Amino acid sequence: MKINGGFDVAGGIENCMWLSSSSTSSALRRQHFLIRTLCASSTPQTSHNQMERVHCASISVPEADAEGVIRKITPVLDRTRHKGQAGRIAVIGGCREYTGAPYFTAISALKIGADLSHVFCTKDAATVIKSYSPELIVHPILEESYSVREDERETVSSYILAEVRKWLERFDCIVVGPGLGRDPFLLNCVSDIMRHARQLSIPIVIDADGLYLVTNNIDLVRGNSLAVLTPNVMEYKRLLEKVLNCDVNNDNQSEQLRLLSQKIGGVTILRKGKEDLISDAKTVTKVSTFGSPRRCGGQGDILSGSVAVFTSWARRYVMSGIPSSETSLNPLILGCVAGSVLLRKAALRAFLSQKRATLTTDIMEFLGQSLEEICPAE
Ligand SMILES: NC(=O)C1=CN([C@@H]2O[C@H](COP(=O)(O)OP(=O)(O)OC[C@H]3O[C@@H](n4cnc5c(N)ncnc54)[C@H](OP(=O)(O)O)[C@@H]3O)[C@@H](O)[C@H]2O)[C@@H](O)CC1
Ligand SMILES: Nc1ncnc2c1ncn2[C@@H]1O[C@H](COP(=O)(O)OP(=O)(O)OP(=O)(O)O)[C@@H](O)[C@H]1O
Ligand SMILES: [Mg+2]
Repeated sequence: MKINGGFDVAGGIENCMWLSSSSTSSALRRQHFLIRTLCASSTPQTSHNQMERVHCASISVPEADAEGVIRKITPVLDRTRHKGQAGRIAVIGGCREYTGAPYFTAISALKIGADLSHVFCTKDAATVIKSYSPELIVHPILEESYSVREDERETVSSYILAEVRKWLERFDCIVVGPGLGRDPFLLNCVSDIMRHARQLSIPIVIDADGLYLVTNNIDLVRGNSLAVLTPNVMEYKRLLEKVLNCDVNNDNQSEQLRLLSQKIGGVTILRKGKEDLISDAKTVTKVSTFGSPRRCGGQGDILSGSVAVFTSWARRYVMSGIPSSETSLNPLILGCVAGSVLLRKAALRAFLSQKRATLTTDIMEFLGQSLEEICPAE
């Protein structure tokens, strides 16, 4: 049974551990019944009915119990664990223009609790990224067209793939796109890396220029149940145009998101915005915890690193003999929900401290404290 065509009640709300406790109450089910009735009786002709439909579109998406998810999936700091067990993340991104974005993604992964964070970037970007932080393992191996002669391209591209392959299977999740740029030769090499990661069943978060790549070649992710797309407003618009051949429908955002995911074979999509909407074609959920009114660049980069770490933790949680009622949970949705709320909480803390001067680096500094507040280390 679907509410407003957007959320499967039988398979979603009643089995769904990530919903807030109030969402599971019979009162809420009654409310949803009323909403369905309202939606069924509304017609698009009158402005009054249009208002009802807008109301339906936003109220029918259940808010995730995102903090509850974080508490469930975050591993305890067990003294017997060895380096790497809390997560090895890799970022494929960083070129001449953009060095901040891959840094934000990779360092956020460490600040949340991953043990190792790698960056695969172009040679020009590598020294700069290394100089931001000694914590990151930086591989200067990607090449842009300007640095490779036409007759060398095939050899260079095989070399790049071989170098990345040496590492790939060690990663719990890779993030493709932050600061990657849009050079055609570089994007071809990254397509090969993505295909290889898929063969190895490595979860992959696709953001920024990775979304540009995927939007122009949907088959790179179609049907990949281990892929998460994290589009911002413009990236989402481009995806919709390409895949569903339509514009954003503000009257029924959740159903449109669900359809988009379905058309790409159930790939998980986190649509960023005032509210983050998350869907894997079966369910739609949202995170709308208040974050920061500052819209400084780089917050999406923190989010992709954060989703990568939480997704790898959620996969372990889901695979580790949890109660059978929870085994149907999609760990990628859990990862998105957790990443979204943590970024928002950190952004709020940073804003309260820095106000108009808030920068992405300030938000990053509050990731640890915000996680501690939800899920204390000891
Ligand atoms: N410090 C660094 O190194 C950082 C580097 N970054 C890297 O930059 C690369 C390109 O990524 P991107 O996000 O700038 O590209 P894209 O999707 O084309 O958007 C560009 C245009 O979209 C629009 N627009 C955006 N939001 C909108 C909204 N809410 N509502 C309406 N419009 C909106 C807006 O258009 P405008 O307002 O200018 O007309 C904007 O100019 C990528 O590699 C990324 O990782 C970033 O991560 C930041 C930190
Ligand atoms: N209008 C908004 N109000 C509140 N939070 C927002 C708003 N827009 C985006 N966010 C939050 O900020 C985070 C980053 O989203 P944003 O749309 O800025 O990504 P982005 O454009 O990819 O960022 P980046 O500059 O890193 O590329 C998301 O988690 C989202 O929840
Ligand atoms: Mg972005």
